[in-house]
Amino acid sequence: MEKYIVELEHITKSFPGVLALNDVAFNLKAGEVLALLGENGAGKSTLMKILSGVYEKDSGSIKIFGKEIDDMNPKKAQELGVAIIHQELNMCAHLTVAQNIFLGREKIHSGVLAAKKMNMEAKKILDNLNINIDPETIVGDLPVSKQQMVEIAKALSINAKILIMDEPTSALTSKEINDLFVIIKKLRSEGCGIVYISHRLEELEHIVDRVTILRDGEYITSMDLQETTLAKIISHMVGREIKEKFPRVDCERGEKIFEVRNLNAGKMVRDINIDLYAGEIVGIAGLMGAGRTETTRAIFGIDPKESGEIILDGKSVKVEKPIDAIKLGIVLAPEDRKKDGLCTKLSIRDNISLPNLDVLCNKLGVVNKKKEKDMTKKAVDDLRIKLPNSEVDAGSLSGGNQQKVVIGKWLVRNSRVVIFDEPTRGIDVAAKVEIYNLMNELKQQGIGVLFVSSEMPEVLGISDRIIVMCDGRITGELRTEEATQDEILQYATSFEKKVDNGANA
Ligand SMILES: Nc1ncnc2c1ncn2[C@@H]1O[C@H](COP(=O)(O)OP(=O)(O)OP(=O)(O)O)[C@@H](O)[C@H]1O
Repeated sequence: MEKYIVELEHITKSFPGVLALNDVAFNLKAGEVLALLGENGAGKSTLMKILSGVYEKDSGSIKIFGKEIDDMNPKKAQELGVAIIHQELNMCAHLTVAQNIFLGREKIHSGVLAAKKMNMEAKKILDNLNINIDPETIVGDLPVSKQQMVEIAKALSINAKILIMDEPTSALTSKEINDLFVIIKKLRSEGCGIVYISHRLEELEHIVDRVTILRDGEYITSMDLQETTLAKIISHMVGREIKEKFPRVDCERGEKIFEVRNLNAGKMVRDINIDLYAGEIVGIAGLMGAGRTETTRAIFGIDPKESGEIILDGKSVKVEKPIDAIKLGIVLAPEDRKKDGLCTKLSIRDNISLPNLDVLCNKLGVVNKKKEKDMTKKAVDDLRIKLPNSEVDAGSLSGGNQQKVVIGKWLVRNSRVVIFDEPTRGIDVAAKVEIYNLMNELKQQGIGVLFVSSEMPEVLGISDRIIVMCDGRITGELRTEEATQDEILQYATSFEKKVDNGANA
């Protein structure tokens, strides 16, 4: 019989109005990488939070290394060797790497902090993982990818034998993903059991041994990756087959809607020129740090522009603040939903109505409740946002459903140009298709769609034209039918301006 290091049985957990997990079973072996899969809101994070003591189960049993644990809490989980790296990183940005690694377990010598000792030990752990980070660096100064590595080091410093990673690659570049995979393989060979949660199904074949699938809070199945196919996995996750991963609609290219002329804003937005026509989707590709997000922020008026012009429907317009952009119908769904896209402590209704108060209020500034209710319902229905009711805090939704709220609030107003920055980050395979369909609908309605994405298949699958950025500049522009991944990558790593003349014809 297989020896499991984790055995969860009959786990049930509800939140007000939601049965998040219903009689779920789960197990994990030593030395395996198990992918925990399911659509947004399926219950993956909740199950792993129960295993790591963050949430208390309503009922069911937890066995770790064969021993039943009834009163699991984060401290106990840590003592048992369970470590979790959450979807949204939980580091103290103002502390150093070593201080974060030893947070709550500081080494003390003669009543004072043994900083030197902690730095040395942190260095040893980082070296052991081939992670090149100085333990005295302030965590907030590190890029997200490196912070992720520090989280792993922290997990290992407690001798984790059961390591849970919730969407670890969503903010990493492909090189960093490879580095992470090397670390995961090393941990696996040392006997660590790893639970890997990801919506990037193409990653599975590189590191995963087995998959467990949840749907709507229920256990569906577990199988060895070797014995199944991606199509089967998706149909178990979604409950149906997904025919087209990148649905495309063909539209005639219409009038020029939007122009960005010679835009400069800080170091990462240099001389940007973009044309956007009705009936097309323009993708902005590039590596992490190429200046794509900064460009969208400058266009939307979050960051000040040094020079340049924005032209909407042939007229030069002033966008100095986001409210100017919103009033003109130029809207942005930002990359970091928790920080910039949502008020997590406000209800979904509030989040949707906040940027639309100009439409919802009468002359006296009083919100028309019926209009507000209809608007919320439309956003929830159009995007199939999974929620108990629209009065719950936006922060209580699963990651993917939060992302849908961010997008939904813009789609209920008459926008002229919609800019999406990494719209499908953390979004499940079926919801991705819904978002692509939405972009296609906007395209058919003659609305300009600009979208930044680090996922090459998505850029190639959905855009009509691709702009490539590198080091704050546009280095290439391609028609999608002629573009290849290699070509995009070449532009993404080149510092010379090369524009395909045919693209703007
Ligand atoms: N703290 C909470 N309060 C209320 N409801 C919650 C809370 N945490 C999770 N839920 C609900 O429980 C359900 C399962 O959410 P969970 O985050 O576990 O899903 P998930 O499978 O991890 O999704 P995703 O892939 O989008 O991260 C969802 O309906 C979610 O809204």
